[in-house]
Amino acid sequence: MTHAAVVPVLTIDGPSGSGKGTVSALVAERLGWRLLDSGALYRAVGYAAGMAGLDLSDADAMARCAQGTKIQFRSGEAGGGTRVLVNGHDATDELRTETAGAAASAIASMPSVRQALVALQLGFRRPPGLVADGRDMGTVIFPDAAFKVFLTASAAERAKRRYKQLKEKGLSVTLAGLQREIEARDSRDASRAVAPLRPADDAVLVDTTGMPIDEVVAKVLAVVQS
Ligand SMILES: Nc1ncnc2c1ncn2[C@@H]1O[C@H](COP(=O)(O)OP(=O)(O)OP(=O)(O)O)[C@@H](O)[C@H]1O
Ligand SMILES: Nc1ccn([C@H]2C[C@H](O)[C@@H](COP(=O)(O)O)O2)c(=O)n1
Repeated sequence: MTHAAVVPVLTIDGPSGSGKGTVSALVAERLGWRLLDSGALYRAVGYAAGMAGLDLSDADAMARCAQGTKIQFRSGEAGGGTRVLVNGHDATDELRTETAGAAASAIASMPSVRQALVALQLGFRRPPGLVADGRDMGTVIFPDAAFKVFLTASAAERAKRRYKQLKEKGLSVTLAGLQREIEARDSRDASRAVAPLRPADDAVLVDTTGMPIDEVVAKVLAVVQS
């Protein structure tokens, strides 16, 4: 058994807006474990490709971009939160837009892009433990994880959450438009041939519709502590 294999992993997968990022960060903090935001990797590659003027539908170019993009997570910054540096540039805010999410979803359907990011993701598995947030954490990247959770919520609820989040940032969005984008991304992520969005057979399903964040966090911690 390798050293990495004995480091415990909690995978938290689910569709966009189900609360994976929020819950993963809180649970990682409570456990004192490391955090992998795998969606940020796909977003970063899409962003780097856009900055380089590459064609996002060119799978070879996207794979080369995934291999060549330097992605760094920097935590402990003033104001809290983790900053994401893409090729040395702080792209945190640009990465969180719906456009970046859609670009990430599109290139994430390319097997060569996914393959290029595997080693990077496995490298996050270091003591004392890892909370891994994404779409395929429990099914493909860490199939041997000791703890697996799949978060869901209705598309209407997820659109409301995103609407509130973006309105608070002063962005001009509509609830109906956001729900359409969320449903389109769900459908693309769940229907792709490689590593589709789906719960691992051994994942605990948590429907967070109408459930406050602290309750979701308590349920996820209970999975680890049980
Ligand atoms: N249980 C909840 N109740 C209410 N709001 C929530 C809940 N969980 C998350 N939120 C809010 O919903 C928004 C989206 O959450 P978050 O970014 O964690 O989702 P996500 O699954 O990581 O989405 P994505 O895959 O698009 O990154 C945030 O504003 C967050 O505060
Ligand atoms: N493990 C992952 C993580 C993310 N993706 C793709 C699909 C998502 O729509 C997109 C953005 O992810 P988010 O930041 O919203 O979690 O990236 C994936 O295919 N596999």
